[in-house]
Amino acid sequence: MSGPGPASGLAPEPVPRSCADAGVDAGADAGAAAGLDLAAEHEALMQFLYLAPVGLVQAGTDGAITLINPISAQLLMPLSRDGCLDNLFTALQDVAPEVRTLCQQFTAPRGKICDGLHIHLHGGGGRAGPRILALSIVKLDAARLMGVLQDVTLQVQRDRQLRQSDAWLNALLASVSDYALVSLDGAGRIEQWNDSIGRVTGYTRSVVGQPYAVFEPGDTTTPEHAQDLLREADGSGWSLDEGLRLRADGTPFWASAMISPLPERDPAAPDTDPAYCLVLRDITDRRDASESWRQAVFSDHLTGVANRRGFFHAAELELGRARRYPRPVAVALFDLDHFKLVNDTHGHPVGDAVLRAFAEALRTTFRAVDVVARLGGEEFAVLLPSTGITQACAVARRVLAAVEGLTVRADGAAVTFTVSAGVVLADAQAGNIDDLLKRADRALYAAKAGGRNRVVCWTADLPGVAA
Ligand SMILES: Nc1nc2c(ncn2[C@@H]2O[C@H](COP(=O)(O)OP(=O)(O)OP(=O)(O)O)[C@@H](O)[C@H]2O)c(=O)[nH]1
Repeated sequence: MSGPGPASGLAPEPVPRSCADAGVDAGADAGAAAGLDLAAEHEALMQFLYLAPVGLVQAGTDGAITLINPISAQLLMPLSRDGCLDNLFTALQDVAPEVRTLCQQFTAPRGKICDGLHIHLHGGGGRAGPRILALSIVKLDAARLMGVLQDVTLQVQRDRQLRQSDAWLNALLASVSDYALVSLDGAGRIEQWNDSIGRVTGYTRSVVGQPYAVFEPGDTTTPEHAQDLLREADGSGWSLDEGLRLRADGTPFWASAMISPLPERDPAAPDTDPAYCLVLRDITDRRDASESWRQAVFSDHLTGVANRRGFFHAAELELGRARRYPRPVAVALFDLDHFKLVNDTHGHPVGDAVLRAFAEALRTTFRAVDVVARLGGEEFAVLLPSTGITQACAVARRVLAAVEGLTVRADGAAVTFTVSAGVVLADAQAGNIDDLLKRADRALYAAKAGGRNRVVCWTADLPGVAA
């Protein structure tokens, strides 16, 4: 910190008289000690002013500079006409003449005269130098002003860019009609509400804080699957999921959901800071157009459940995920008992009606997230994501119980039937769908051999099991 004058001749300000005189009435020793304390304090203050990361300038009420630190000198010097920096008002007269007036009109004994007044330097600072300064002035007492100066060129530019981005985003949110743009926190919870969410999903602000799976019908997903899509987005930059979604009023729509990770995350708030952007798009129209193709490729023409191709496709996807993010995946294989007898007794059309009734029993017993498929003939398979063996066997038993209470009426016949099932859990030795189906087939064989109408879980010691 230096006193006024040409930049080369800046001198430290002497200790203020009031401070130097402070010990006059006390004893000589006490006076000397107080003087030393004050000198040390003054020195510390000078150090602070010298090192302060902002420009500090002290001036009289007429603008005469009494103290100035190096940053202030650096910021104000380019404004000086004659290379002297002895008066704040004179230095600023070309770029901010109002500063003199503001100070002169401030009649209170002390207080804030201006706060962050932006001073535009009309290119006076050169290409690399500051172009916008922020000036705050405080009146310390009847004789002194203290000014704080900062180069805010970059900050102002960034603020403007932020405002432009905000305006752009708001325009987008206000105009898109079939997209919902949703920001998610690190745990996948909806982080903010906006108009596009309201328009596409009908949800109000009450949706904030809920998992993004709130848009999905309850049994069409699992918490693990929802987390998978976040992890996939982290790993590859985005993840895409197509499926049924529900509006707040319960009406369904077909949606594509793209999740992208946001580049800047606050490591101190990994769960609550915005971490992902979810673009939820209503593609019901497009889905309707592609539905017949999808049906032809992936659905069984007789029962409407997935066909063998659809099952293998879904299974490879799910097993691939389970390898990357370990969690249980089970497969249940069902085969109607003595089905040949049904055909032989009642005819093929009645057999078809039994197959359709069984497919319906599977569909209503399993969750929507499970993949029910007819692999061929009277053999059906179900893939159960995020499901352990005990749970899978329990659901398979529920299917058998449902079938036992079922009578299929067709062509004047009333048919009852039973089913056998083999259930298996994916593990390191059977991590692909072919191996899993082989094991499930062994278990199913054991169920048939054991008397039919039963569920057998695969174990390594099943008869005829070659590991
Ligand atoms: N109605 C009808 N029958 C079919 C269809 N596909 C296969 N089948 C019949 O399913 C029967 C399968 O008989 P099998 O393999 O002997 O088995 P099963 O009689 O159920 O005896 P187990 O499995 O040992 O209990 C055959 O009669 C096939 O013709 C189909 O799409 N419709």
